[in-house]
Amino acid sequence: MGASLTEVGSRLAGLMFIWGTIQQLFPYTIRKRFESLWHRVENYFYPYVQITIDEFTNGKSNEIYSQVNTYLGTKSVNKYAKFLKVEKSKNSKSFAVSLDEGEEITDEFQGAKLCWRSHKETMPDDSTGHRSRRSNSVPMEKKSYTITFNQRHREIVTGKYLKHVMEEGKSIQFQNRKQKIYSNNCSEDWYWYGKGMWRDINFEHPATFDTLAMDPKKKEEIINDLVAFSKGKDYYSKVGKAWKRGYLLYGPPGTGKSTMIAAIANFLNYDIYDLELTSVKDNSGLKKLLMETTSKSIIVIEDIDCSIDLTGKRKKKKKKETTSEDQEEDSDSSAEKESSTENKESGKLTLSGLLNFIDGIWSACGQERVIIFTTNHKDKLDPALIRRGRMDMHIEMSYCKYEAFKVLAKNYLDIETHTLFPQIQGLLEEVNMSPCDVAENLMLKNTSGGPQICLDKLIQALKEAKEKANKDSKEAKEKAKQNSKKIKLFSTKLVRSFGSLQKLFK
Ligand SMILES: Nc1ncnc2c1ncn2[C@@H]1O[C@H](COP(=O)(O)OP(=O)(O)OP(=O)(O)O)[C@@H](O)[C@H]1O
Repeated sequence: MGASLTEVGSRLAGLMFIWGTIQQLFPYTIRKRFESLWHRVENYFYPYVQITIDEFTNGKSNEIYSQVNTYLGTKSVNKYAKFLKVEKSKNSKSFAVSLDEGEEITDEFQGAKLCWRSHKETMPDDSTGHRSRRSNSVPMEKKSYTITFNQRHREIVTGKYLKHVMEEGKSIQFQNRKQKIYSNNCSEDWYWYGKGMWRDINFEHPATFDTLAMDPKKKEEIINDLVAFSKGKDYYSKVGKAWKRGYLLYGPPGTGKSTMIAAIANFLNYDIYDLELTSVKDNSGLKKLLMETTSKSIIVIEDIDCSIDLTGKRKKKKKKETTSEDQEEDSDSSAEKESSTENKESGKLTLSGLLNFIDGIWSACGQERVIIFTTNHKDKLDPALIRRGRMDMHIEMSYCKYEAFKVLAKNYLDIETHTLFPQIQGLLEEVNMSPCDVAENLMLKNTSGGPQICLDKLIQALKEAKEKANKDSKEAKEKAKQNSKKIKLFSTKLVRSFGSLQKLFK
């Protein structure tokens, strides 16, 4: 294609010379006729259109260039281009392949053939002999891509193809970027240096849904829900809802709530914003934090029942102010009103502020966002905070059952079956042990021992837990027996003294 373009170029140069002569010799009307004829001739010899995409425009890096670069990287690998460059940026988890200078690559889209070419131009020296340089951040080399195509495909290219290239490039860049975890628990210096309200580090948690030990049906339900959410752009816009979803993870300590968050983040390839409510001064601080979060992210509030007292005040007030049970149930609107009064009074973080954070008008400042609360005590939370629509899915993380144990055995011991499994299954039906404790017993501390030692250790731990549970329940029963005896004795005494009082007054 390059050779034929050179030939066409020299023919065009000849034609241009003729055109220049015509322009000088002939009057306007004749020139007009020649002009239309010229365009036809031009199109006949060179029916191509060229678009240039520069790396920098007006001194700023051009986002489209970088997306094109990424897109062509995938094409060049597929089409075996000869001269490629490999780069790795700080925020990318994999290498990026791109075309070297002067390399060409062809692409096809909806029947249109396109030729991409990479260019590099060194900026000319200025009069003082120094190389021109617009700013420190702009390199002295000017890089660009040109795309050449037949003009009959102009509409396809400008209307659809370039959009397709940018979307593909953006999506590949998103997949390749390093995930981050952000925390709002920053030192004063951090704010002082204007680094924003969130501090980030790379997120490299290995948890996935494959390694998460839980009931397989429940796991599948969660995965399906996440898939539907991530593909739900059109659906959310059709029903007029902000594109976000809330998950409440509840259950005893060590049942995998934090592990589940990591698995969700890895599944969706989202960043995590770990929101520490105790570091938030007031409602407006919470709003600012929200505004600094990006789309495609998970906002997490762990142990929400312990974070701040968002419930106590309101419940006490409600008891004073309301009498009927129905009113007690109707928590939402009154909670917001009461908490907003509280807010005006004290300028603190309130339940109302948090509710606004989750689904107020400002919560729509980013797209594709997941909000997760975790708690060990679901019953302690204000119903308004976790009602469906705010926390769309309530996920119970429970004690380790046999199916979950099998996942842990595969993770930790690399076994899918063993003669000791039935015994363990029986014990797990009788004993409540968290996946965390089960996992601890399955850790191969001495590699020469093999799985048998770990499984024996687990059986021993389960037996001990069973014994303890039996002992505890016996003690509890005994206590209850004693209590009921005491109550009986007290009530007979009360009846007797009531009888003697009656006699006395008679
Ligand atoms: N369901 C699970 N699947 C796989 N590993 C688990 C699971 N639950 C717990 N673990 C293991 O136990 C450790 C502690 O679990 P995790 O921190 O996720 O529990 P948690 O429910 O968040 O606890 P807490 O309520 O105390 O914060 C994890 O590092 C993980 O290795």
